[in-house]
Amino acid sequence: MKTVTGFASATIGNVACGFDVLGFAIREPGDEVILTLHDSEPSTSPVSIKAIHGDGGALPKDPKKNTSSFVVLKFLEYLRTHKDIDFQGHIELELRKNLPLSSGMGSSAASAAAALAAANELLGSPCTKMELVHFAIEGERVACGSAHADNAAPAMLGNFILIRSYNPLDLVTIPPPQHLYCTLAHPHIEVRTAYARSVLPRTIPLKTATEQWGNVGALVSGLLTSDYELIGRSLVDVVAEPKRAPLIPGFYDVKNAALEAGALGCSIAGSGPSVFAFSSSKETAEQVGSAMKEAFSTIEERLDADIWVSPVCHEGARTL
Ligand SMILES: Nc1ncnc2c1ncn2[C@@H]1O[C@H](COP(=O)(O)OP(=O)(O)O)[C@@H](O)[C@H]1O
Ligand SMILES: N[C@@H](CCOP(=O)(O)O)C(=O)O
Repeated sequence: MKTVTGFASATIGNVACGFDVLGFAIREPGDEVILTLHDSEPSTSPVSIKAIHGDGGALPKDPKKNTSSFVVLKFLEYLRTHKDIDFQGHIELELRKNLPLSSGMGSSAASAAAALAAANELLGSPCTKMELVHFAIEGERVACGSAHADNAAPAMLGNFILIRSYNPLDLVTIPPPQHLYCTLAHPHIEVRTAYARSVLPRTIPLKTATEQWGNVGALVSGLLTSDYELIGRSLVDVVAEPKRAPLIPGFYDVKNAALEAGALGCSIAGSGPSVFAFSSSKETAEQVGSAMKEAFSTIEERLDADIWVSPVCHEGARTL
């Protein structure tokens, strides 16, 4: 019997203008997945879920429906078809769900990436992280019906990840500027990613697209050259933010509070309801966090919000 624990942290998809093509990882919080390898072959599935902690009973225990176990099944299938490794044992999975569900913090992707880091080590590291990313992305289809990569890829690889192409998958790693800090505010409500995607337009006017890709290009340039002012000017989303802002009570109050407290820029984290801001120092990022929390608490709905301040995580999913 062998046991390995995997960890993967929260990620923020889109980064304002990069809908489905840009995301980054923060250092914490994150999900933990404990895998135990048994020699005996199971009667039904090679992977079973023994326990899930911290989800209030909300997550599926069917191995094909939970992202953490689903991606391990995909990984085992890949080992058989591409590496000539025919796994005969049984993997028991325990999930410590530390990330809030449907939060805009890449919760489903964190479970998947943590499980893959553990499974790979458990079986002697037959795959590279770049191979594992493919399975983590497939896990997102199980979670919300869309295999978007802007959470799964940074959860697995760390840093900022730009998805240049989905087919074939072409990922570009962008290391963060040294003094860049993220403030993440999670108000205590849920917004399902599948729903937040359904409110988006199927087509956008050329003028809107032009504005959006100008900002994506400039944001990437700002990150690569540590041009904090340019990063701030480029955190503009004219595609998803206007449609999703109504799903987050007080979004514009929170955004204005963050900017007034000195943030470089502020937008919706992933599909919301969390809101993120960038700052060029830890001190400012902490002040921004207090301002965002205060703003959520003074709107009509009086929402409580958790705040995290973190640099971008370089490491991605790992074993503990
Ligand atoms: N391990 C998991 N963690 C989070 N959600 C999961 C997991 N496995 C399956 N799901 C399903 O994914 C959906 C939540 O996904 P989504 O709305 O994208 O939330 P998030 O933004 O937190 O990833 C829920 O229907 C949930 O049941
Ligand atoms: N690009 C996706 C990101 C969803 O992130 P999540 O953390 O809310 O799952 C989208 O905008 O739909």
